[in-house]
Amino acid sequence: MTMEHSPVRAAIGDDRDPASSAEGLASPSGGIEVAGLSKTYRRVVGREISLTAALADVSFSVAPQEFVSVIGPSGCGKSTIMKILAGLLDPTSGSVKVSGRPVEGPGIDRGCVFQSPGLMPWKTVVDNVVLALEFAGVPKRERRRRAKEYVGLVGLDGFERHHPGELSGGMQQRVGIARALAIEPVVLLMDEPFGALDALSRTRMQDELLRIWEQTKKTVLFITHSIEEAVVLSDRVLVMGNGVIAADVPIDLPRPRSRHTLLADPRTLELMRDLERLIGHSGDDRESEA
Ligand SMILES: Nc1ncnc2c1ncn2[C@@H]1O[C@H](COP(=O)(O)OP(=O)(O)OP(=O)(O)O)[C@@H](O)[C@H]1O
Repeated sequence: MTMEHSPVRAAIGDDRDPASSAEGLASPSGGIEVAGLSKTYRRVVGREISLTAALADVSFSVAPQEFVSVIGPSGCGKSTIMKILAGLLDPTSGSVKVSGRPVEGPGIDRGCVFQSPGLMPWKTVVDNVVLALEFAGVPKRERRRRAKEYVGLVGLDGFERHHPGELSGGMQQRVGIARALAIEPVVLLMDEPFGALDALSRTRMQDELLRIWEQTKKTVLFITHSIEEAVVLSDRVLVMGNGVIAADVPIDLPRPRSRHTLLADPRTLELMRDLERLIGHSGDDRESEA
């Protein structure tokens, strides 16, 4: 890994960081601010209009380099927040800012990782990442080198020329993470990235993400249905229910972390029990997978 393109350097705001513009400097690079956010979906069904209030006056902030998870029952509005932050969906009211700038559409200051990595099956691992760099406007001469660097960071050295169909689900998700990191965003938005993985791959990926986060120190907003996953990974957990934030729980566990050590710590179990209780009281009786 070259110093010139080290992810660590990118995370602290180097000259390629789009949030380092004069306007961006007004607020710390990578901070997220969500204020009074509401979203009502409107669907026309025949002659009827159906309205679903997915978010109702949601406010929270995420500090630069903080890892915050959002947990809550199915349908409580988690993905809606993520889509608005990614610039893929307009809110009904309220504001979202990243690095002090209003989100007005997708941008290379935010890297997104979803449950399905959506890789191009006919392209190799490296070429999938190169494609994202091309869309992000990275100069051609730099794309391949940077793609290889991030494929290495997620532990896929030696698999650069494989096609997605030749990889396990966990390895494909690593490519998705490499692709999001390679554009060197200040913020990572992760919507149930490990939701489709088997239990063993999921726990491995949690350890990998802990390692990658320690190395890159991105601001991360992470959606999960798993209480254990939220506690192991996060600095703070937001508990959602019925379109509102019902609780904001600091995770006071030491870093650097490993799952193995954390799960032997009584404080981890205490936090998991607290979250379970809070989710139970979060005002939504729809079934939770947590
Ligand atoms: N495009 C849409 N049109 C109409 N209603 C929608 C749309 N997208 C989501 N909704 C509704 O908005 C509410 C919140 O959905 P959202 O996907 O944000 O929840 P979620 O907490 O992410 O759920 P899950 O955990 O199951 O992914 C749900 O009632 C859902 O049915």
